Amino acid sequence: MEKQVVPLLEEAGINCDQIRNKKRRLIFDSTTQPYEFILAKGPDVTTFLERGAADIGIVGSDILTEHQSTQYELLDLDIGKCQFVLASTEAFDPDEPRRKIIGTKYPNITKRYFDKLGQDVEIIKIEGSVELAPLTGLADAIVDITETGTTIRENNLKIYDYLDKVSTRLVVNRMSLKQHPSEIYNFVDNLSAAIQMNNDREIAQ
Ligand SMILES: Nc1ncnc2c1ncn2[C@@H]1O[C@H](COP(=O)(O)OP(=O)(O)OP(=O)(O)O)[C@@H](O)[C@H]1O
Ligand SMILES: O=P(O)(O)OC[C@H]1O[C@H](OP(=O)(O)OP(=O)(O)O)[C@H](O)[C@@H]1O
Repeated sequence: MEKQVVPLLEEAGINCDQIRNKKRRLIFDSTTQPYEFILAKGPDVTTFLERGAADIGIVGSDILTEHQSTQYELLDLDIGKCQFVLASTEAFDPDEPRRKIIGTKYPNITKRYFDKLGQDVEIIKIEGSVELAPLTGLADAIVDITETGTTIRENNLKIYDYLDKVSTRLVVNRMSLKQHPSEIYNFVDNLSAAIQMNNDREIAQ
């Protein structure tokens, strides 16, 4: 996500030289503008915002949905586009009437999905490489995000259902917006114009 967001920030007129040369550093000043940037893990972005340690967050909608975030969403960056799927091996039978075991990084989204289907499932939280779960017998199936489908294909898995679509969003701490409206809206407007230019370029190609 960082690789896709940095060019957009630059297009919006924000100097990202420090981020591009960051090495192991995690926090940066923008030398010419009144911004400070924090590089955090996705699930922590909502925590930084909720606790007021950051004013603005850029994060996947997968994470906002999973954490049932109440942050104020101001922009869809139209990048980081992927989709939740239910996937497993060829042998999986979604209609088999027994309690299934589902592996996922997203236990809440998974529970809500199976609740809607009226199915009680056991959910195992996995931190990454979720595709391993049905291949090793850890789970019957997985709920995970896919973009190109390559990981699913190369691990001989099959998609059984499509859930919500995902993209990168900009969210704002409501208190920060009240305190610094012009700074935040100025940042959002510049980024919004950069996203529009990015989209126009993609259409023209
Ligand atoms: N294959 C993908 N295609 C498109 N977007 C993705 C894909 N994988 C993840 N994302 C989006 O990018 C966000 C961050 O994922 P990213 O891969 O940058 O971090 P990570 O692998 O979860 O953690 P780490 O920072 O340890 O690499 C996800 O929350 C999701 O919104
Ligand atoms: O459809 P594809 O384009 O192949 O992308 C899908 C992969 O990308 C994500 O993993 P990520 O790279 O975030 O690594 P992770 O397994 O550590 O979560 C996701 O969990 C899939 O494994």
